[in-house]
Amino acid sequence: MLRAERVTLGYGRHPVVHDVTLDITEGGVGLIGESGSGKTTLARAFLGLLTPMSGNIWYGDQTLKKADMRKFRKDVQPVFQAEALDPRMRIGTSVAEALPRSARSRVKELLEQVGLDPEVAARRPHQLSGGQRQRVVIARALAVGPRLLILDEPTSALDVTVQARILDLLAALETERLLITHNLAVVDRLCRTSHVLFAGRVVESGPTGDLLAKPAHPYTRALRDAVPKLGGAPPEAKGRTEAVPARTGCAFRLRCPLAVPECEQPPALREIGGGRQVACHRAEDVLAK
Ligand SMILES: Nc1ncnc2c1ncn2[C@@H]1O[C@H](COP(=O)(O)OP(=O)(O)OP(=O)(O)O)[C@@H](O)[C@H]1O
Repeated sequence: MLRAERVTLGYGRHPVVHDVTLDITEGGVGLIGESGSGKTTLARAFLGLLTPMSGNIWYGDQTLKKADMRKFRKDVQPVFQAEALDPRMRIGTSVAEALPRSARSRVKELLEQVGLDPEVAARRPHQLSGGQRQRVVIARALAVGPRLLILDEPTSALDVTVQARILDLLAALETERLLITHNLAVVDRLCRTSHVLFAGRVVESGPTGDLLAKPAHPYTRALRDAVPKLGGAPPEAKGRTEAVPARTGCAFRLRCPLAVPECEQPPALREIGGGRQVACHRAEDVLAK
């Protein structure tokens, strides 16, 4: 339904996302990457909130520039962080506001759909737990019956058990999703396909399970290996984790334990079979490890 085609995005004249091509396919799509890698910027472009410096966002067979934005806003809804709820507004009013005028009686039904007792409608956000507030935000996004939800770190502010219940709720929805996170367990649960961003470029894409089980890019591997395991030794930081992205060649090379002189040339994103793509000269060596 949505596709970024060779999209470069930035603020002012400064590009922060470079030449990204990415389809929102069925079964959930994850965008993974560290802080500042450009995930939110890309999500804003998919929501039509940021115009590409070059390239296009396609909505069906039309670019967003030419699309019927009323229809688009009904089809594609963001799920913001729970902090975005108006603190003065009662929950019921907040959800009703997101519904079309003719459907305002559906507040109770929507609250139930996201697993909330309709009685919370009378409360204000501070009288709810973090998990309940996140459910309200999801109810608001579902109000117009969207086909796609764009979720930016929907569970990062929640503790693990509450997080798991919100993930269950999202997994049970029929709505498609683009999910932005630095949490690999979240994409593993909710996204059939994932894209790893580093310094504003896609460095690896593919089926989430395969990509996490056998990363082909050293950055994906570093992300995966940085997840602490219960009862295991604390993860070791490999390479120079503090180094800023290189401005020439492969952006990851200053942090990469496998970097060779060839990495001074920028690697192209290439197919490696199994629906996977990677931008790394050493991908075969990474896979062989
Ligand atoms: N409004 C803005 N004006 C100027 N630069 C911005 C703006 N918003 C983001 N940036 C810059 O764009 C780059 C990408 O930011 P973005 O928020 O997309 O990253 P992110 O991967 O979503 O990070 P995080 O996980 O911390 O939210 C960063 O270098 C950031 O400083």
